Amino acid sequence: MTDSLPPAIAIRNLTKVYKGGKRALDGINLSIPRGQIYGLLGPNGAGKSTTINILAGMVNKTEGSVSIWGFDIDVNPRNAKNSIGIVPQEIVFDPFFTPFETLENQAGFYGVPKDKRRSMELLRAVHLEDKANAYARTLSGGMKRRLLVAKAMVHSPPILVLDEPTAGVDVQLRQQLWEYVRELNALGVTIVLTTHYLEEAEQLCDRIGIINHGKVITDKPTRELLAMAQEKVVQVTVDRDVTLVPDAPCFEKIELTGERTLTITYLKDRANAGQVLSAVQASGLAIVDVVTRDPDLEDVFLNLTAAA
Ligand SMILES: Nc1ncnc2c1ncn2[C@@H]1O[C@H](COP(=O)(O)OP(=O)(O)OP(=O)(O)O)[C@@H](O)[C@H]1O
Repeated sequence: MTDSLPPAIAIRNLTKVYKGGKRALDGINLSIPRGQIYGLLGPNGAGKSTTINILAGMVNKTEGSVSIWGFDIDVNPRNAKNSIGIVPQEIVFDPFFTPFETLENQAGFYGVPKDKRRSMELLRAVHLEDKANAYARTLSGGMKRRLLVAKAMVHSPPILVLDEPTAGVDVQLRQQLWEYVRELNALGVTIVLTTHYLEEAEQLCDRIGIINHGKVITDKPTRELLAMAQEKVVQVTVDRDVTLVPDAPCFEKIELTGERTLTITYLKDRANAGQVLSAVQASGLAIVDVVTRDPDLEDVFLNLTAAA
């Protein structure tokens, strides 16, 4: 259906060299599909904020091209800007405006006519309607962050970008924020987010790009990325204290993690849980309990970023 349309965001050969010579982005290529929740991940200093700040028009690129909703940021900067809402990492507000005024001012800045503004609706969506007329400086950190999300949506952009939106926000508010992000996505808004919470990215994102040292090291649907994880772990409780840790060719690693508990790692393309358990039994131990753990995004992330 959307195949003939350009991607929500197309980044080609994007390079950023800061003054002083730091090469923060080194020729990245990314195509972020319309309608998805896309996670941009990477260790500290990888270049995530630089990428987002270029999308936001806050940092100038050195080389390469960027299109937002089909608009090249050099050729059509105004349309590109109108197609995207950005929630920055830093919380910056004029503390003397109320949340309602903050949204009205932002709508004015984007030229949204008075009868098309939806400041109260947005405040309701981020659970801040009772703070509509409080001073922004009296809001808690989590409330300010939610106000930033509402502020990014005043011009109803088809793409919402959130840079570390849940840093410093407690679990309950994080869940509320993600709920709102999911609602927006269900209404057709393409979401791009960076986060350090890999578990959240795993649950929330349809697709994940990982950057490291200014280069894209992977860009895949989340389920494909998870399938890349080779290591599986099985924890076996046996019927007596282990004096000699068994060994077998199908074990990648075996550790004694309790007097009667063995934690065994195996590679899923070389062995299966049945072989691992048989090898334990063959060593003369009887198994009384088994717990398996599936690899998660954290395993994949650590493997990929450690290699670079
Ligand atoms: N204004 C700047 N001037 C010089 N170097 C910069 C500037 N901003 C960022 N850098 C450097 O560019 C690199 C990429 O930084 P960036 O903030 O994009 O990383 P990040 O992936 O967002 O990291 P984090 O997860 O810590 O926010 C880092 O080495 C950083 O020190």
